[in-house]
Amino acid sequence: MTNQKSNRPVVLVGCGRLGSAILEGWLATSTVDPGDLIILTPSDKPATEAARARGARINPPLDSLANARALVLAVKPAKWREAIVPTLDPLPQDVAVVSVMAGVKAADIAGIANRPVARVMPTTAVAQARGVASVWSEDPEARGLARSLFEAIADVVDLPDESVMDAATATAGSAPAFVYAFVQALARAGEAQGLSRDAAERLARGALRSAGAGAETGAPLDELVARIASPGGTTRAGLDAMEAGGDVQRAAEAAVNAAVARASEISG
Ligand SMILES: NC(=O)C1=CN([C@@H]2O[C@H](COP(=O)(O)OP(=O)(O)OC[C@H]3O[C@@H](n4cnc5c(N)ncnc54)[C@H](OP(=O)(O)O)[C@@H]3O)[C@@H](O)[C@H]2O)C=CC1
Ligand SMILES: O=C(O)[C@@H]1CCC=N1
Repeated sequence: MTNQKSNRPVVLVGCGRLGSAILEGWLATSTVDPGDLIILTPSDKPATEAARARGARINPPLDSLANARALVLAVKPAKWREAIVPTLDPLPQDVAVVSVMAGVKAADIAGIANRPVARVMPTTAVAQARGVASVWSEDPEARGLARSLFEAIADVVDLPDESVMDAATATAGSAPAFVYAFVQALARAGEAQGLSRDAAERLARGALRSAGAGAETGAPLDELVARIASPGGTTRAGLDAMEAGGDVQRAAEAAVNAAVARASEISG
């Protein structure tokens, strides 16, 4: 649902790494009309300046929130209470609170906000309208609104239950960093085989880009692997070595399990 001229503002609270990425994605895709955007941020950022230039309101008087349809909470989990409390008096009762925070439970937010809450877990590639975003809410309207804010900038994955949001956070929200770490390890291994550092990093980065292009075709992951791994060839030899002893699977499980465990600590 793009180019919404609803005249009911969308409020973005927090414009750091993820908030700026969401804002850039919205502006690029006209998901929210800039005139309908209100951004609450302690400090100006390049993305807030770009939004201001297109008509968004940055830190206006809080009574401007009186007709808001959504409040997107993009602050650190430790900051959300102090960020949301000043907005509650002016916000209308039917506003949906859309949290993109890792770990923080919808019931905790609803307990303070006393409004419908949706949870969304995006990746920062929403800035390029190429993210992925898990969405959950027990309120169908809030879920629909959350979907409408992310579907132009991300592949939206509806979750059946909030209990799997931490797993989604680990498998997508955090996972680009896990993939970068693996690509960095590949570059180091190439360097150890005689490439210069610069060449190894360019080649590994190019491999990541190539893998991303394949993933974007939507072909199944097994098929993408098979397209590259000629029988008896170099790739098959590398895959066999990676799979021997289950080290890659163990590393992925260690990363996902630790991220899930951290999310439940944040929620506590
Ligand atoms: N980064 C990522 O890839 C992802 C992050 N998330 C989630 O997004 C949330 C934000 O993370 P991230 O963007 O990385 O963190 P950042 O620290 O980059 O951004 C948080 C922003 O919140 C702002 N802020 C602090 N207090 C307030 C307040 N009272 N009102 C308004 N804004 C405030 C800060 O402003 P200032 O800069 O002026 O201090 C800062 O820019 C987290 O909850 C995280 O779990 C989810 C998925 C992916
Ligand atoms: O590291 C974090 O806590 C956040 C949540 C997912 C990605 N970044």
